[in-house]
Amino acid sequence: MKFNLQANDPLSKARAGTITTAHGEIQTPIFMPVGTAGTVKAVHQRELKQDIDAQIILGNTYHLYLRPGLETLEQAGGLHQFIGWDRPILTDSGGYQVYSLSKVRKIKEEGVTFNSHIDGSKHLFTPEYAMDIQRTIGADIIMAFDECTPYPCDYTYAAESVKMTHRWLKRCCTHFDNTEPKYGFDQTLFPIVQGSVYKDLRIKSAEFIASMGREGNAIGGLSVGEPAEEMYAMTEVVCDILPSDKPRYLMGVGTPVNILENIALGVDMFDCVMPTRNARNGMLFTRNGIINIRNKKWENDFSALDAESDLHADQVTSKAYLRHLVHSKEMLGAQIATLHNLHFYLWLVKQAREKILTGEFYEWKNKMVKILGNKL
Ligand SMILES: CO[C@@H]1O[C@H](CNc2nc3cc4c(=O)[nH]c(N)nc4cc3[nH]2)[C@@H](O)[C@H]1O
Repeated sequence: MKFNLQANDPLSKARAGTITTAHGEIQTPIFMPVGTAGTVKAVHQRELKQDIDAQIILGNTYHLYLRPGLETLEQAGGLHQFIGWDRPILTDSGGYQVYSLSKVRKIKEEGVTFNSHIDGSKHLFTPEYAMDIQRTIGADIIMAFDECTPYPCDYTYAAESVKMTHRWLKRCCTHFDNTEPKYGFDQTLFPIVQGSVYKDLRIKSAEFIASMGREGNAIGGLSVGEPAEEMYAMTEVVCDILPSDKPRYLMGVGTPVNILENIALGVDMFDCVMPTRNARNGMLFTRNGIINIRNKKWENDFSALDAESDLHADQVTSKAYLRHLVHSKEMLGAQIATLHNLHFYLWLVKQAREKILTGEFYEWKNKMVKILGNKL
């Protein structure tokens, strides 16, 4: 994997670059639609490529391991082949999902034992096994097996957890570097900075992660319920330590405003379930603010979702029609709302990239941040 920087914003730490992977290029800053179990819910691969120009999507080790399972994925020739997506894929390592999804789990030095949220079966994820699973899935970028510390958590717990995440990281790197890709194309391992909301722990973790010299670095343990100001403070501390010639990926972030503020702090890659999950509930992100399409005020508003958008669905779908679809829990409602939100998120990061290239990002960002949170 290669990363080359094209521009740094003069008034912030925002930067524009290009990541080159075995499955193509990624222009940063970038948003990565979440496709947990091999599908970005309610959106077809063709739409992802042609309608919203998604450059990279996410898959998830925990979900894909449980269903469809490693045997099917291996026989398919990996996740790209299985789902028919020939652009880059990034997979999260499972640590977070075990902590957020499975009821019963035990974290020990060896790894994490958990019961499947699907059928209750018992499993053990170790750092080594998380690498093997991601080799079998075949994502271009894979994540280290870490512990995403819950929020809030006390300093002692966070300090111990960071040390274990660092020990697990060494095991991930050793195992990953001693195994080969399964499908003939290179994969890249990103380590993950932890440290909860404690500045000294974040500094220690960022310095250790940077010392590993990997091709990209991630920031974890955020977007777990902490106030936005805490998120920004930790991101700033970590971005100032992580090497500037490697992509920085802030996991699980966030709202449109979170994304713009973190781009200004030096983050290049984002993923979040909000545009997809909240779409299914009728929450639409737009360039003028947020629409709750279920609100009665849209019942007889026959204006287009967004007449200025280059997304066909935005031009031909009225607010009243989408309200009817979402209100009646019609599948088409989820499809149009999801496509709209993902198109908006990708439009937003593409605008940010263009403004960084022309040196106008800082002013544009401050203007947008005032608008994007408005309730319409
Ligand atoms: C804002 O949306 C809510 O918040 C969640 C996203 N927030 C989030 N923080 C994360 C942290 C980590 C981490 O430290 N390590 C690894 N390996 N993966 C991670 C994945 C993460 N996702 C959504 O699920 C949603 O509930």
